[in-house]
Amino acid sequence: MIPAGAPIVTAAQMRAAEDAVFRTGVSQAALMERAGEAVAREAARFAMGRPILVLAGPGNNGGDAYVAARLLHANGHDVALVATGAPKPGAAAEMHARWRGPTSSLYAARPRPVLIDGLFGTGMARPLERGLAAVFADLASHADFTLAIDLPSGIDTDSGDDLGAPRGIDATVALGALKPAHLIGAGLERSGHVILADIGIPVETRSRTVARPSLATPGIHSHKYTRGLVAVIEGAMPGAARLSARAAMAGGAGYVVLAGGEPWGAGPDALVRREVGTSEDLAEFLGWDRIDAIVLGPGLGRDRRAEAFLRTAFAAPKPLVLDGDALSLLGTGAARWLQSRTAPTWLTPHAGEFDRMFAGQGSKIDRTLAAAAETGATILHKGPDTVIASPKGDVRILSGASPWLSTAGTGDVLAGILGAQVAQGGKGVAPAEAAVWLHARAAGLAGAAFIADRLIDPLAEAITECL
Ligand SMILES: NC(=O)C1=CN([C@@H]2O[C@H](COP(=O)(O)OP(=O)(O)OC[C@H]3O[C@@H](n4cnc5c(N)ncnc54)[C@H](O)[C@@H]3O)[C@@H](O)[C@H]2O)[C@@H](O)CC1
Ligand SMILES: Nc1ncnc2c1ncn2[C@@H]1O[C@H](COP(=O)(O)OP(=O)(O)O)[C@@H](O)[C@H]1O
Ligand SMILES: [K+]
Repeated sequence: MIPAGAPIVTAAQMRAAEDAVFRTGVSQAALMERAGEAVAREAARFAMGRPILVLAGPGNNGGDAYVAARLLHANGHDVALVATGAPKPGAAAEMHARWRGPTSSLYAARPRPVLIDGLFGTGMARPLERGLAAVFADLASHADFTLAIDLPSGIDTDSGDDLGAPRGIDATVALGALKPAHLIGAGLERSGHVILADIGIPVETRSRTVARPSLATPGIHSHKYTRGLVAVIEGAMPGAARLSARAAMAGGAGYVVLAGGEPWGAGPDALVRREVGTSEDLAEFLGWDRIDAIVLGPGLGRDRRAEAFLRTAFAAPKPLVLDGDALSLLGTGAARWLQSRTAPTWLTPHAGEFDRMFAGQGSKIDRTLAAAAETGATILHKGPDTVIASPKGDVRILSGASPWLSTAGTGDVLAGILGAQVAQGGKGVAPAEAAVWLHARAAGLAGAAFIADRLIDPLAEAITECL
């Protein structure tokens, strides 16, 4: 479980936020005391009287560990402490001096049922040294419960990359704010259950975890054309577009048209069908002024007709959601294609599609932000750690949705829900955030081993939770 709607900061942003607090006259030792207190509180809750081993590194993360050890000991817990070396001068050394119990060296450490990891936090600058990683992994594998301070030691704060962190960390106390390490890459799995501890550090950031959206009940004068009209374009694999269309209907649109080859094909009777054979037909249909959003790409195919459809949709001055084959057709030329757009565009690539479209260095967040800036589109970079980024630099992350979503067609459902949210007039990250939340919630409600079609019915309950 990851806190919803919570700010996410990089290591540098966290340092800046701490510095701002120091300028108000709060000392580093006072902040460390608050951090250690939060850790001790959580550790006591999980330890339930079992013996505790605290690992303290050389920096401030170690400083927090000394505070936690002192407070746990004072509250009657059986605490042993292991340090990797002398703490750096300042608050960490001060907290070490205030720890009255014995300090053992890492290589003499014996496993205990509860392990607290205070080796490294946001100051992790390079991979864990191999011997240290091995001892840490051994201690973690023998503990019944492992709690990391701030973030698991051996995870890069800003990218979530694995720098030697062990598996099996059960919980992490995130100090002050979430860091990318809790949400993306290897860090998502390695952090375990994330507990956000408020230690009184105000943070400024445009990045947050996805929150439950606030949706509106239709107004008394609403009618089908005022609640968003979505046009979903069918292609070579009609099932995919049908999934998107059904998801758009259940995702809150007032009217959904499936435009394609089969005017009387299968699907709910409430789904309106329109025969569209050529790109000229499509251009004529998309000229309909009632259309509020277009969804193109699920099952589109990649032939010349698909490309002609893509060009036609691009030319329509309507909000556009592009998924699947449309993204493959854009390929590395996405930014060039998108220059011609006059209305907003949302792209929903999975990792494979994203990597084919965009080069770029850095974390999943950095790359998604860069792609949004380059294309002018809002990007939903899907996966177990879905990162949404807008050209303005807003970021929303939803991590830890049901892994049962890893089945064909669930992305088509997401594209349809997004189409419905866009058609209702949302801009930038807002409709994307709502769509990703509803999709993940529907997956949670669908339970285990569902097929993509089964995500559609629970959308009504998910929406009800947002009213
Ligand atoms: N700055 C503050 O006032 C506060 C910081 N807090 C804690 O401080 C942490 C950050 O502290 P620091 O900036 O001291 O950083 P860390 O404690 O994460 O580690 C920094 C030290 O480890 C060394 N180091 C980095 N990677 C290494 C590696 N792989 N192998 C060996 N040595 C390595 C660095 O050179 C540095 O000496 C946070 O994560 C949090 O736990 C909290 O106490 C709250 C207040
Ligand atoms: N392991 C996972 N945990 C959580 N969500 C996942 C996982 N794997 C996939 N998803 C989600 O499922 C959807 C899959 O989309 P996509 O790969 O486009 O599938 P398709 O093209 O078959 O519809 C995305 O929303 C993605 O975020
Ligand atoms: K740590």
